[in-house]
Amino acid sequence: MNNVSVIQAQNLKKVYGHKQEKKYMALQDVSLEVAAGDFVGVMGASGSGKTTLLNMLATFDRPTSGTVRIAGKDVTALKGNALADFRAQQMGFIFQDFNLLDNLTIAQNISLPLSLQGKTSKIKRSVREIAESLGIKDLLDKYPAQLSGGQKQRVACARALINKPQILFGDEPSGALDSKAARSLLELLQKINSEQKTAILLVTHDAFSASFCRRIIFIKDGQIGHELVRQPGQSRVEFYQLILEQLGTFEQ
Ligand SMILES: Nc1ncnc2c1ncn2[C@@H]1O[C@H](COP(=O)(O)OP(=O)(O)OP(=O)(O)O)[C@@H](O)[C@H]1O
Repeated sequence: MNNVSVIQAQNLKKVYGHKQEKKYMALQDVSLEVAAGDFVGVMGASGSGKTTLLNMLATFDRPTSGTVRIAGKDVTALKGNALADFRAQQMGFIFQDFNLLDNLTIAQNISLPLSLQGKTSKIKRSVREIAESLGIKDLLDKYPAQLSGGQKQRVACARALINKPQILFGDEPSGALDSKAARSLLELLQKINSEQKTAILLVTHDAFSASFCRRIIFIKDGQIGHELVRQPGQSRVEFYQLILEQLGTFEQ
């Protein structure tokens, strides 16, 4: 990991509710930095603002005020094609429900970001490389309906990583998986993070998933509360225990 920030968010505020509607402040003055190559978890009770924060950082929604820089670029100032291009080149996304397209093959699903950008000459080689490194080479000619949940999420990871993004965002990516497939996905994310140096930001309410991260940010009522950092030499299980303790004190 180096010291360059892949995410710099400053004074983010998000107020929901249009003109006549009741206003709700889901984020109040949140600032955070994620260093290149870091692996960060965002935790908090239901309704605390985790998804709202992710949506601001991942450019799915705009903050009411404040700025978000991704790889040094102020994404709150980007719009239309410029935003779509920047997102396609610098960011990857994985979601709880995989978001694969059912009528495309696995190879076509994985290559979608390249096809949309017109990078057709790179497709075959890039798909083969990423499928090999994620252990899904034998699935390329199948369709999503023929895959298990764990396999689908690996395919979603391959699609998210095909452009070699600086940051991978995950919103409860193991939420729909059984415990074995969840562990396998989290081990894969850890491998991607350590070998490819892709920064990962994971929103989760689950301490097991969070224990694979290096650093956990806890949100409460739209504000950042405590942070936990896994110390060198600390085992994942020890870190898991600490997260559980923190959740206990935090939710009282
Ligand atoms: N589009 C919206 N309009 C109005 N209020 C919203 C909207 N989206 C979220 N909220 C409110 O903002 C608060 C934060 O929601 P958010 O989805 O970010 O929480 P969360 O921590 O991700 O919760 P969960 O773990 O249940 O998914 C909640 O009180 C929610 O009801």
